[in-house]
Amino acid sequence: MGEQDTPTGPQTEPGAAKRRLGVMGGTFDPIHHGHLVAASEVAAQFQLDEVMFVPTGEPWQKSHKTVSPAEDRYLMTVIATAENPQFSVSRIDIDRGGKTYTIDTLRDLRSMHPDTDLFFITGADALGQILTWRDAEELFSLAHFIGVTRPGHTLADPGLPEGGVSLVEVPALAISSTDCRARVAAGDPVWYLVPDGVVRYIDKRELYRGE
Ligand SMILES: Nc1ncnc2c1ncn2[C@@H]1O[C@H](COP(=O)(O)OP(=O)(O)OP(=O)(O)O)[C@@H](O)[C@H]1O
Ligand SMILES: O=C(O)c1ccc[n+]([C@@H]2O[C@H](COP(=O)([O-])O)[C@@H](O)[C@H]2O)c1
Repeated sequence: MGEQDTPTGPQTEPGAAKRRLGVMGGTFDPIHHGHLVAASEVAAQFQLDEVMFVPTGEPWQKSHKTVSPAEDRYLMTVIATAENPQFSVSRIDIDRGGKTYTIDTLRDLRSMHPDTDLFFITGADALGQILTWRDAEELFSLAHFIGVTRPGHTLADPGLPEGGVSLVEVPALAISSTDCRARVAAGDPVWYLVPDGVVRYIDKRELYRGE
């Protein structure tokens, strides 16, 4: 368990407002400003105390793609979020091993943070896939889901439980990790699409060059 996975505050006094923890899962290969703006906007709109970024271990629905080593994706996520006191990064999905299922992420976080309300943040594309996730029907009993707008995708919640999902408009950034990887491979800049430290990390580790 990483240092940042320790419980984030004292137990809630009876009658006191519960802590509100946002959870943003992703492959983050690499993390980009679309992720960061979405998390920041949801934190403000939902009065979250913290947003925890949770890089996937093995993203099973991306098994047909080449995914960078988990440690590289984790470190880029740490670099990108380090300056924001409201943001943290968890290793739980990486350290659990095996394929990553959000049902496990949320069960683990609920037991680590019992007096906390969980808000799972997803882009419109991921929200549209949620019924294909493992134990999809149980997910909504563990966290409130927040679907955010993303250019090129329609934000909707058909088939999802009433009251289980909020749909939120966030500033539109037409950035994807796929496009960032393709730009690096082509020798094009990714400055200002990803945080500066992530540009330097990609360069230092020579990520995406051969793709
Ligand atoms: N530009 C964006 N605006 C809003 N949400 C986003 C944006 N990019 C990613 N997300 C959301 O962030 C979460 C993690 O995304 P992920 O790490 O897969 O990035 P990605 O850009 O979609 O990657 P890839 O292009 O490799 O599929 C998902 O819920 C996704 O919908
Ligand atoms: O639980 C599942 O079966 C499941 C299937 C696909 C994706 N997810 C989660 O959705 C989040 C975004 O995933 P991705 O692959 O779009 O980066 C991340 O937290 C994944 O673990 C979860």
